[in-house]
Amino acid sequence: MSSDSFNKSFPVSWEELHRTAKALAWRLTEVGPFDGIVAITRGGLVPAAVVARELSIRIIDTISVASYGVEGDDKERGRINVMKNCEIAGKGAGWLIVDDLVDTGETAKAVRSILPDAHFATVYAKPAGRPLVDTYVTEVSQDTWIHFPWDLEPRPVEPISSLRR
Ligand SMILES: O=P(O)(O)OC[C@H]1O[C@H](OP(=O)(O)OP(=O)(O)O)[C@H](O)[C@@H]1O
Ligand SMILES: O=c1[nH]c(=O)c2nc[nH]c2[nH]1
Ligand SMILES: [Mg+2]
Repeated sequence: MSSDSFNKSFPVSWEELHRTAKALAWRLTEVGPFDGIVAITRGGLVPAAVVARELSIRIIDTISVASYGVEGDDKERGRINVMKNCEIAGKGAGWLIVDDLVDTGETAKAVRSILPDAHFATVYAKPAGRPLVDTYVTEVSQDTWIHFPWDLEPRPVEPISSLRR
C-alpha cells in the first residue's frame, strides 16, 4: 500500500491510548501469567509500559524493528530491518510480545519468526495483519492511518467557515 492509499485518518489521544492499552491488559489477564514482555520498538514501548504496570510485569526486553519512514515518508513502507534482537533463549513460550499495531503484518511475521511460541498482542489491528495477532482491542480499516499521540501536537486550525469559502 503506498502512502496516498491511506485516505482515512484516526488520531489517538494519550487518554484514549491509555484506556485502550488498559483494555488490552484486561484481555490478557485471561491468557497469562507471562514471564515477561518483549516490546517491539518504538511503537510498542508505551503500550508495553501500560500493560506491564497493569499485569505487574517487571521484566521487559525489546526487539527493534523499523520499516516505515526510512525513506523520509512516515507512511511509506520500506524493507523490514531488525535492528536489535531480544536476549530470550528459546522460542518465547510464556512471553508476551506487545506492539502498538499490526498493519500489513510484515513486522509481526519477522517477530514471530524469532519468537514463534510467544503470545502476540497489539492495541490496534488492520485486517491484513489481524491473523498474525493473538489478542488486540480495536480494529480499523486497511486504508486508515492511525496517528499516535507521540506523532501529534495541538495546533490552531481555521474555522469551518473559512474552509468553505
Ligand atoms: O504490520 P506492519 O505493516 O509491519 O506495520 C506495523 C508496524 O509499523 C510500525 O512500526 P515502524 O516500523 O513504523 O517503526 P516504529 O515502531 O519505530 O514507529 C508499528 O509500530 C508496527 O510495529
Ligand atoms: O503511526 C502509524 N500508523 C499506522 O497506521 C501505521 N501502519 C503501519 N505503521 C504505522 N504507524
Ligand atoms: Mg513499530
